[in-house]
Amino acid sequence: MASNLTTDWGGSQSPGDFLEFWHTHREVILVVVICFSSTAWILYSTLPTRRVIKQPPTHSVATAKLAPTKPVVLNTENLEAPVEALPQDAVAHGPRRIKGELRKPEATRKVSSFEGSRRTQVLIFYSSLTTTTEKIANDFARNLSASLEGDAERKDLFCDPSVLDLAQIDYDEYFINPPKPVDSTTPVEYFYLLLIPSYNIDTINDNLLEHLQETHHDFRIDTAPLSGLLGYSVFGLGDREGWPTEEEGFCFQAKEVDRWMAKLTGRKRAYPLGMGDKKQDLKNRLGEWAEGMTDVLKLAATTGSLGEGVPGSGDADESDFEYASGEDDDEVVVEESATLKKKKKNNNKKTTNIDDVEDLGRIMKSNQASPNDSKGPTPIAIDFTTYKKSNAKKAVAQTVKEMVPKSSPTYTSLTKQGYSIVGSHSGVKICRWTKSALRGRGSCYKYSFYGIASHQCMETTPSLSCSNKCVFCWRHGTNPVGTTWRWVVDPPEMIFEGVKAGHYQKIKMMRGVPGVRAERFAEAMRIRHCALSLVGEPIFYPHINEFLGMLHAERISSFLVCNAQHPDQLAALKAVTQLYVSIDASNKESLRKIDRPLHRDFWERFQRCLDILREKRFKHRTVFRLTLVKGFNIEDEVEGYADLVERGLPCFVEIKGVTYCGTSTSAGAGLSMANVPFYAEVTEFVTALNKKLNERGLDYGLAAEHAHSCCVLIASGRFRVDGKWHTRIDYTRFFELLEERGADGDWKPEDYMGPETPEWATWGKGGFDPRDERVDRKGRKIEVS
Ligand SMILES: Cc1cc2nc3c(=O)[nH]c(=O)nc-3n(C[C@H](O)[C@H](O)[C@H](O)COP(=O)(O)O)c2cc1C
Ligand code: SF4
Repeated sequence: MASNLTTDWGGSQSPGDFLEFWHTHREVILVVVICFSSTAWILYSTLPTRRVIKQPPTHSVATAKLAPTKPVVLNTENLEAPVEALPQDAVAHGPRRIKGELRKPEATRKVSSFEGSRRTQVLIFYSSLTTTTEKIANDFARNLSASLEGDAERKDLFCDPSVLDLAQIDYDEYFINPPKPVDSTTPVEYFYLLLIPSYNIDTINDNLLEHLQETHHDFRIDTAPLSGLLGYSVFGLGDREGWPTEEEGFCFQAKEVDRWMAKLTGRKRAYPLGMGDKKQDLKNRLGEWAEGMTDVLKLAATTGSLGEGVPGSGDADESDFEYASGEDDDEVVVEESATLKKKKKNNNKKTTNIDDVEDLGRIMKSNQASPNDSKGPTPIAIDFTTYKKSNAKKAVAQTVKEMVPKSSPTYTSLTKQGYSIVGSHSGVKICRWTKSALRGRGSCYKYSFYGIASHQCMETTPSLSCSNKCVFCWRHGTNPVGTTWRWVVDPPEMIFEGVKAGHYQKIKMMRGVPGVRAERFAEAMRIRHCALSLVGEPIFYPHINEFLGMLHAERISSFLVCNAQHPDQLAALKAVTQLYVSIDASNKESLRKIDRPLHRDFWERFQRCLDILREKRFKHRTVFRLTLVKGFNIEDEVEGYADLVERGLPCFVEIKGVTYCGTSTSAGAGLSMANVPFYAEVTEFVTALNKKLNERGLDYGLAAEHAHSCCVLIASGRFRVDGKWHTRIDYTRFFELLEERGADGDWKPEDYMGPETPEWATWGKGGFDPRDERVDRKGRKIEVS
């Protein structure tokens, strides 16, 4: 007889009833069971997890070597249970478990208040086999203590730095979460410094790297569990004798540690990776790194922030524009064909070429057509003073206005593109080459040709306004235009200080960027060159000579580019290191089409400028800058360009292909990728031009090239010594001449001619500095052939 079963689904049931119930409700039961188990698993897996095992060494913090100053006191009670407290088999065989809480990314956490008694604890970690790094770490801590002690304003913000030997500590206590301070009433923020010598044999470094990597990949903890740190920085020691380059292993482990720490801290790199060669430059490199790092440390301790540009405290907003805003200072670009097609369609109805004054009016109207449309084109400021008397009155009334007021769309547009606007009419911006050189990825062609170190170059203009609207200029549509100065004039001192501050601020924003090296970063904090060729026309600024004088007084070289539309200002120009004139076409019609000048007498102005340049050629290093645009100014124009060269007799002719820029905001001038010449086409043109010049008995030759920038340099025979080109500049000599003889002084460009052009930069060699790493636009490495 079947026994009756009492079940909790109610009543007395027989097994038959049970089966029947099961068949009827099994789906529901299964769903309930599945839901229950999933919930239980989720709850289990989100409970605070605990890491309990780790590969050796398993010394507790108590055994760590501490600085000979005051030892760091860490509250080991607050730390998780020691390994011994757990069953032995779990330690030996169980899965790796994680201790510590789940942390939200830094960005989502509330920023702590930095008022009150919060303090910063610097922990200096090191590894060392042959004691060099150990000694450095201890000296470093002593010096840091002394430096903080001597800083009355900040000393209360710091605990004494502590030194920790990576062979003695338990990584779990430092590299999963920041340690917890002893005194919970005084919040402490940790700042990690890691001094890492590289070893291509098994050392404690491998354990550390493995630990950092595992922690990052451990799915049970946040990928950036150290984001609670105030910041970190790594310094590597190596030996170039055995490992000459980074590719061959120089400081490779410091690079790795830096990379993993960036991930674990959510990119809290406070200062770029420093690297020193034990046998050569260790002292200098370490000194630079320590100095810069200490400044950042003090800033971070005072403000609780790593400063602009470092994630968690603001971003370098211009990075989005890295490639959108042209390659270099005076780059010219064409826009993406899709955008272009749209614009072309629109332009069928309203051409933007300025053929006469009516066109100007038409453009004004079209720009004003939809005043409420914020996405519409920026209104173009046009000065009519050279056209109609009645408008002259308007201009007088406008003289007190600012060129780029803060409230203007132009200001918004330029700052969005990464410019810092200084005063009311000047701007500064760091170019992509400056960023590239900071990361050891190559300098612009001006390094190959003239020895300009891109990471020490400031790109600026004291006049954001221009008198042309060149079809290929990526800035037009955003920058103001005019034929005469009719705005408030800012004093040169204010502009000079402002642009330097703006430049340095932008360099500092690169501090946390991967790949930036401490050595170049430190060098970049000393401007050596100034490219006066950003948006606008620098010689338009009424105090340009005073501004140049200020640059030179600080031994900053000046490369000034002008548009050949201001002969009076050009004639009055005092000493510059290198003087450029843009030559965008070889004849009047072509120039009108391509530069779209606002001056009616543009061609006469242009020719006068060439004559002035001819006169100046024994005083300044004069340069013609040609930008080749297929379909606009290449075909059948070789002869015409040769005429211009013959007229101006410049020291150099730089020929550059227009550059493609996928997201340019250029106002739609009917250009597309088809207008971008291939390098082979540029070299073909250059060879033809050089031949023409030689046929006319002019002593010019193909001197240098930078294939990456699609740029070639033709030089006058004046810069050829014993059959070798000397296109580079002796900057020191330039400043000596200036100081000896004044800005009107009597000297020739040959007097500050530099050393021989490096072999790799000469014609036929490509022009890429072999010391740099070559990468494509996405940062992928390219083999140099
Ligand atoms: C066995 C051995 C392997 C090394 N491997 C590298 C290496 O791969 N890359 C490098 O840059 N330096 C390498 N070095 C140089 C050391 O990193 C350098 O001497 C460092 O200053 C040593 O620091 P320490 O005295 O604190 O151990 C190596 C040195 C030794 C003895
Ligand atoms: S000269 Fe200076 S501003 Fe111009 S591209 Fe080179 S680094 Fe940039």
